[in-house]
Amino acid sequence: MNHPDRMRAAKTTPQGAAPPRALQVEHLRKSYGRADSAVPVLSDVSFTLDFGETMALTGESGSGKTTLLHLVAGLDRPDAGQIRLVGQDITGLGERGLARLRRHRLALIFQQFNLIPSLSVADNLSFHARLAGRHDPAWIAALTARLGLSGLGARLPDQISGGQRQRVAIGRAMALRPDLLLADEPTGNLDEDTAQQVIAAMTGLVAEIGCALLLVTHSERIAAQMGRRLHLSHGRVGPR
Ligand SMILES: Nc1ncnc2c1ncn2[C@@H]1O[C@H](COP(=O)(O)OP(=O)(O)OP(=O)(O)O)[C@@H](O)[C@H]1O
Repeated sequence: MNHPDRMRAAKTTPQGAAPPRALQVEHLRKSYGRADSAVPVLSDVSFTLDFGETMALTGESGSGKTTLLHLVAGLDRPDAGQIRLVGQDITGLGERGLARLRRHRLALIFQQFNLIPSLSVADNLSFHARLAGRHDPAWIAALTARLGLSGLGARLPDQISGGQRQRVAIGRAMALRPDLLLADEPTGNLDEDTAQQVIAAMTGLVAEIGCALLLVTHSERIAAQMGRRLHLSHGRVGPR
């Protein structure tokens, strides 16, 4: 949903009914392994995220941050609980429904950038939008300029810096104007200054598009720049 669509959706919501949240997670549970030897990772996790909000997901190594992100992205399935994306419960969707959702509503950014090595910067930027049938050349051009990637379009990913690679990944994600952006340690491979530039680019675009951002980080400095924080501890949302 783009910004004007969201405004329309809010206006057409029946009087008195609250417009849907970007993300609503209720009583989520997830264990790994077989029933007799299952290791619980998430015991009872609930939270909401509104459009335009940014949230840091923190917690010790192994506390379940990536697990939670993958559940929200529909890349894995919970044992119990609900995940509503713009009001739609995704936990009951089949593979095709989940793939459609990932293509149209969600965007993911990873620590390892995950660009396609054989494609140019320009083709990487437009790749997901083309797949989704939502290629908008004017928006891609604006993103390219905003992300400081002008003049790099013909290069391959291994011909640009790590910070530039992550900015390509941000552009590729934002080309879709997602409702929810999920980022797993997006600056984990970058030095502090470059990390700051990447975070500034990401949060600027999140504010412009009006989507929600859930960002896994080990960095206190970056967590402090998000509007809210969700700290995972012993399978639950807990105090730091
Ligand atoms: N596919 C899997 N099979 C079995 N156990 C798993 C699987 N994936 C994750 N785990 C376990 O679940 C727990 C949570 O892992 P997860 O990757 O979500 O943690 P994390 O908070 O993201 O950690 P880190 O900060 O180190 O990246 C860990 O104990 C991990 O070993």
